[in-house]
Amino acid sequence: MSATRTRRSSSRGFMDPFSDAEVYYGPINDPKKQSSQRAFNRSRAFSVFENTSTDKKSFDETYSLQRRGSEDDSYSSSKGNRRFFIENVDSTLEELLRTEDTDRNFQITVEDNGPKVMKVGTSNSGGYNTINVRGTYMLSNLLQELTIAKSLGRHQIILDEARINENPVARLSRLISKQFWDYLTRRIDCNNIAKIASDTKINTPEAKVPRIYIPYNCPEQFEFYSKASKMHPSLKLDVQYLPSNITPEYVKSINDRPGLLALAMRECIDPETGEKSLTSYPYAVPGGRFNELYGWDSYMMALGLLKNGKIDVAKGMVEHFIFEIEHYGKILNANRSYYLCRSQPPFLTDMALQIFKRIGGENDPNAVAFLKRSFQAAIKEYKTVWVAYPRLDCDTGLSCYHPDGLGIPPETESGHFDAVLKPYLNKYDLPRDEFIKKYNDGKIIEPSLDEFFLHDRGVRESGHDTTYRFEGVCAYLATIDLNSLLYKYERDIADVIQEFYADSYEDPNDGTVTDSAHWRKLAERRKETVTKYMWDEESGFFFDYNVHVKKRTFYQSATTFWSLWSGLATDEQAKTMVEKALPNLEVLGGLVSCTESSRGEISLLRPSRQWDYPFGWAPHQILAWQGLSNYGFKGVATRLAYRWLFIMTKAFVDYNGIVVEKYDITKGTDPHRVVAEYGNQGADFKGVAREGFGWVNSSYILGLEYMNNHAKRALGACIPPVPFFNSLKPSEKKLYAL
Ligand SMILES: OC[C@H]1O[C@H](O[C@H]2O[C@H](CO)[C@@H](O)[C@H](O)[C@H]2O)[C@H](O)[C@@H](O)[C@@H]1O
Ligand SMILES: [Ca+2]
Repeated sequence: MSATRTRRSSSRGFMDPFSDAEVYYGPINDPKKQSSQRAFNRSRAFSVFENTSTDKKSFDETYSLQRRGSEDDSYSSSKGNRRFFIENVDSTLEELLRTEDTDRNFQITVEDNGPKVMKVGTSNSGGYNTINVRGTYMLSNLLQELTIAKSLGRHQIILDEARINENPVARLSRLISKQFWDYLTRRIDCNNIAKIASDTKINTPEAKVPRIYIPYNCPEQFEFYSKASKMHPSLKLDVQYLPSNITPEYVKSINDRPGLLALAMRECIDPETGEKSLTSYPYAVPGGRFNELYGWDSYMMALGLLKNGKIDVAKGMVEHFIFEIEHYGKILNANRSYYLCRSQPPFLTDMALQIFKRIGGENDPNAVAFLKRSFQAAIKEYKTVWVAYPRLDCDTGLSCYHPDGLGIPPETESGHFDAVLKPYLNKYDLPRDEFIKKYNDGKIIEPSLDEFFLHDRGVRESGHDTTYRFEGVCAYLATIDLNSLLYKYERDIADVIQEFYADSYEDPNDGTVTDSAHWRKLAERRKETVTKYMWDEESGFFFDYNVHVKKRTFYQSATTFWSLWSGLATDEQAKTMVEKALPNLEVLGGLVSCTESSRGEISLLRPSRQWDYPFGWAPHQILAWQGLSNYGFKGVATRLAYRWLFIMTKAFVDYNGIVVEKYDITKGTDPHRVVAEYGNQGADFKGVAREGFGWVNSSYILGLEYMNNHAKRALGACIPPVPFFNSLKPSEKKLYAL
C-alpha cells in the first residue's frame, strides 16, 4: 500500500502510525476505551519505512549506517508492523528518564550515558512480552511520544514502532507541516488576549499587567477588548488608546507600561450571541516563547506555510502588515509598544505576490483585490518609511536602517549593555539601573551614548541584532541587504502597476500618479548606485557603504547574496560572487553569516555576536538558495541546502528532536549549542520540542525541494556533506556543482 493513499483510522481497523498526535492519541486508539484487546492487536499494513523511498535499503547497505532497530524478542515475523503496549504512560516516562536522561535535562541526547536500551511490552501480548527499544534516536522519540500522550491525558497507549523509528527526514518534515506550524499559530480572541498581551521581556511592575494599545481611530477594537476585559476581570487586561501622533518621546514614555499593539480584525457574527463582533486574522510567531507578530520572520515563515498549505496563516500576516502600515506607519519589528519606532527588513511585495498566486491569481477578483490592497500599503511603506527621513541618504539615494527612538532599548536581556555602560557608571558613580533611569529621563546627557543607541536601534531594525558589522555604525550604513530589498520592491511595484492598474497608479495617500516606467527607472538607478558604491570586483562582494564618512566598508556578509535574490546583481557579478565570495562563506553547514576575518578576534571584552561567524541563520540560507537558482546556480544552491539540512537533521536526531533559531554551522557535533548573547531559542524544552523555530522550519521544507531521493536518504542517515559529496558519481556531482 502506498504511504500517500488515504489511511483509515477506526477502532475496527488500523491507526495510521503517522497521524496527528490528537488523532493518534485520541479516544479511537485508546486501549482503555476499546471493548476488547483485539482492536489494537491487529497489525496494520504499513511498513516501518513506508514513508521513505523503496530504495532506502540499498543506500543503507552501501553506507552501512542504518540506525540500530529494536531486537525482536517475540514476533520477528511481523517486522515492520510492530506495536508497543504502554500500560502505564506515567511510570514508563519516569523509568525512561531515570535510566536514560543521565544529565537530567528532560531530553535524551547523545550526551546521556544511559544503557541506551529499554524493554517495552508488545501490544500482541498485552504488554507481557517485551522488545528492546535501542539507541538515542528511538529512545528520544519514545520520550517525545510519551510526553505528548501524557499531555493529551492518556494513561495507556498503543504505539507503533514505526512512529519512533521513522526516517528522521520524514519525521521532521511531518512534524513541521502537521504540528509545529499549529503550535506557532496565534488567533487572538477575547479569551486568550490577556495571555497574548502579557510581556516576557520587560521587568517592571506595570509590565506584569497584560495590556493592549489600540490605534486612536479603531473604536470597534477598543470596545471589543474592553468587553473582553470585563468578561474576565481576574485577568486585569488593561485596554488603552494610542495617541494619533506617535512620537519617539511618547514611545519612550510608555516603556515601563508595555503592551501588545492591536492587529487587523474583521467583522463576523458571534456564533453564541448571533450579534456582530470582530475576529482576528491568524498569524505565526517566530518561536514558542513569542506571542507577537514579527516583521521579517513572518515573510520567512510564510514561504514554508505556503508550501505546507497553511495559506490562511500566511495571508493573515499580510492583512496585519497592511493594518500596521495604516495605523502605525510601518511594518513593525513586532507588535509591542516598545517596537513602535522601528521596522525590520521589508518583504511585503514578494510576500503578497506569493500568496496572490496561491489564492487564485489574476483570475480571481478577490485575489486581485488582496494584491492591490497589499501593494497600496507597500507603496506607502516604501515612500514614507524607507525612502524618507531619517532612513534615506539624500546624497546617494540609498537607504539605511535608521529608525527613530530614544533611550536604551528596554526589551534586551538585562546586562546586555554592561560593557558599553561601564565607563559611564564609573564616571557618574551610579549603579546600572539608576544610571539607566537618569539617562532615559534626560537627566544625564551623554552624546556618545546617544550615538551608540542610534546605531543599536538600527541594528535591531536590520533584524541582525547583533553583529560587529553594525556595532556603532549601523544607522550610517547603506546596506546591501536593505537596498536589494528596495530594488525588489521597485521592480515588483512596476510589474503590478503595469498589470493590474493599466499602467497608471494614482496614490490615494499623496495623490501622485506613476506608471511602471517610473518605478523601473527607480530600480535601475538604485542598481547603478549600489554597483558604484558597494560592488567590489576583486573580492566578489557587495559591501555596505558608509554614507556618513562616504566610504565603502569591508565586512564580508552572507547578505551579499540578497542581491541575487532581488535580481539586482548582473550575471557577471553573480558569477564573480560565486567564484570569489562564496568560498569564504561556505562552511560545513551552509552559508555562514560572515567571514571569521571580518568578525575579528573574540575575547572576554569582545564576546561573540549571534549574527556573526560561526553562526548560520535560516533567512540567509533561504534567500541565497533562491538567489543562486535565479541566476542559474541551482547546483550551488543544492550543495548549500544539503549542508544546512544535514546540520538540522543531525541536531534533530542526536538532540531529542531539537530545532533551534540558529546553529553553529562550523561544527557537526552539537551545532545547536550557541554561546552568544541570549543563547538559543528553541533549545529549552522538556521531553518534546513542540514548535521548532519558525524560519528554521521553513528552511527545512524549502531546502528539501532541492533534494532528490538519494540526498534525502543520505540526510536520513545523517551522512555529513563531505563524505556524501565524495561518494557521488561524476554525473551526480554536477547536481551539486562539484
Ligand atoms: O529582545 C532582543 C531582540 O529580539 C529580537 O531579535 C531576534 O529575534 C527576532 C525574532 O525571531 C528576529 O527577527 C531577529 O532577527 C533576532 O535577532 C527582536 O527582533 C529585537 O528587536 C530585540 O531587540
Ligand atoms: Ca539528557
